Amino acid sequence: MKVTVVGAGAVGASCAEYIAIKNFASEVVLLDIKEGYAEGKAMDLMQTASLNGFDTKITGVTNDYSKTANSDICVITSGIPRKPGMTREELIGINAGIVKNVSSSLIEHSPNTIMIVVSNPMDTMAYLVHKTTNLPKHKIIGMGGALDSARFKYRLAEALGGPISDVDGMVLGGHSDTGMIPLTRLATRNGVPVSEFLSEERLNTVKEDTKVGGATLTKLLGTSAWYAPGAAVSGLVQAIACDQKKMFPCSVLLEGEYGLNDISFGVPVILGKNGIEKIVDIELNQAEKDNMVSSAEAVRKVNDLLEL
Ligand SMILES: NC(=O)C1=CN([C@@H]2O[C@H](COP(=O)(O)OP(=O)(O)OC[C@H]3O[C@@H](n4cnc5c(N)ncnc54)[C@H](O)[C@@H]3O)[C@@H](O)[C@H]2O)C=CC1
Ligand SMILES: O=C([O-])CC(=O)C(=O)O
Repeated sequence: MKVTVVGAGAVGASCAEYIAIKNFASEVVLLDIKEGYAEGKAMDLMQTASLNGFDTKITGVTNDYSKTANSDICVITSGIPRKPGMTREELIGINAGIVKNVSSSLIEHSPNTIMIVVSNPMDTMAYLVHKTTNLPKHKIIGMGGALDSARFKYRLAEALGGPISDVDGMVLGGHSDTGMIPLTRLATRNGVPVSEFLSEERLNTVKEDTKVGGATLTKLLGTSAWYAPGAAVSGLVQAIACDQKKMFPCSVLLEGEYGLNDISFGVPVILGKNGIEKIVDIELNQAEKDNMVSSAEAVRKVNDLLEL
């Protein structure tokens, strides 16, 4: 199993580290445009191998796509992150060009790859890859909902005063400060609806804290987060590499599911060796459906800015 991660910055390196620590991939190639940077990150990470007990071979390359040839999975994290006060959508001007070039270079050397898009604004970047490459739709996966759901569970556990392992829940919709839809109605603590434990008001606070999860960290860190994003990507990579058939919310091309068409948007999917093996069309209530529609409208407005 060969995995390429483009962008050896904060998220790319964290993702490579978690993939290696989980020890399921034979090879991870880190690629960056900055001279020597990916080589340095790869060497530093390889020097953790004996300490962390992994056998994954991590190599770094400066913009040499021939070294990424025949990757089973490619992850795109290249591009700029936001600064405090910015939205993810403001990154489109620079990141669209980067994602377009990187995805076509990757496919040139790995025509059968499964691609995971991380760069922001992520739903629009995933849509761009659909529109500008010939990869089939089940092989283009935007990572956002897995991270947002992890943040949702963190906030739920905080409100419940219990361990995160007690909690389950999902966030659908666009990966943006206003577009995320944390499904509080379906969230549970060991199978019991969280509404049995938390007031509507407290659940609303959980919801709002979840939606601004990325912005909150960006304000604290001066740039956006990387540990949970890297871990979330590694979870998707592992589900595909190990054919786990696990369910994650991911941004995928919709063709009628949830009443939406021609948009890459966050919905639950089953991930396995073929990439997206199934889009899970769950029954939502009217308020949730309305939120899906307005979140999708906001993503479409950003998609309209793409020069396709
Ligand atoms: N979808 C999600 O849930 C998340 C998305 N992100 C996004 O991921 C992206 C990366 O974030 P960070 O790693 O924090 O940024 P970073 O600045 O630490 O790393 C980005 C790396 O991309 C490299 N790069 C730029 N242009 C390139 C090109 N053409 N080819 C190869 N490498 C190139 C840069 O040299 C840099 O090392 C941002 O757009 C950020 O908004 C971050 C966290 C979560
Ligand atoms: O907040 C950001 O800009 C980065 C990101 O997508 C996240 O951490 O959710």
